[in-house]
Amino acid sequence: MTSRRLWDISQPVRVGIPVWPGDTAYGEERTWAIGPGCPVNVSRLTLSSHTGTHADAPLHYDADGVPAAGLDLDRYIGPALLLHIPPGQPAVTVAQLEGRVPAGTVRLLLRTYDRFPQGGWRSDFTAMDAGCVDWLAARGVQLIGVDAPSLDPQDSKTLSAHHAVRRHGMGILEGLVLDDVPEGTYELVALPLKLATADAAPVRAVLREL
Ligand SMILES: Nc1ccccc1C(=O)C[C@H](N)C(=O)O
Ligand SMILES: [Zn+2]
Ligand SMILES: [Zn+2]
Repeated sequence: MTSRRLWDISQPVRVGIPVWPGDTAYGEERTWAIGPGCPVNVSRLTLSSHTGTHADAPLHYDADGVPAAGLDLDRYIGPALLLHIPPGQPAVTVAQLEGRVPAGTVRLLLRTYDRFPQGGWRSDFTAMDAGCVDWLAARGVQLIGVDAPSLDPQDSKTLSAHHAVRRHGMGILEGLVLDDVPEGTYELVALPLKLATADAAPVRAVLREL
């Protein structure tokens, strides 16, 4: 039985992982260490809810929104279409998607980096126009996944793309690493941690050939 190829599209969460300016740096502290009288290593992890590859919950952009534990898991498992967007654009536009998103596409992943900036924070990431979110919702898309750290520009005060997602009740994955994955349709698995009251949650995201 031939095994279907699996792509790990998650950032390695490590000390020094680039985070949103001003956000919590990732930290790891050994609270128990293997040694005489201690059979285990245990760590204390310090991280932002938006560290690395993660799922936003509506609570992130809506004070009355559901937290991570309330996310509909169906959104994060199932067929997903991956499209490549030419790098260096300020925002993804409908023109770049027209004719490329078959009606009934439920999960859409967009690669906007040529190479994911693992080495340091980049504020010039490709965001998404709110009109693009509306257009995708009209085609039946229920989950938008991006390699960028946000759907809105870093200096956005309106979060227009996030609020378009809210209006349409869509899901969001951010911080995906899509560098080596060809365009196409895959099985996505990217389940958010069941954080009871948090506004986002880390995911281990993978794509598997169908
Ligand atoms: N840490 C932050 C602090 C303030 C404002 C945004 C962030 C973000 O991380 C962006 C987030 N990933 C987003 O969902 O757009
Ligand atoms: Zn986020
Ligand atoms: Zn977001």
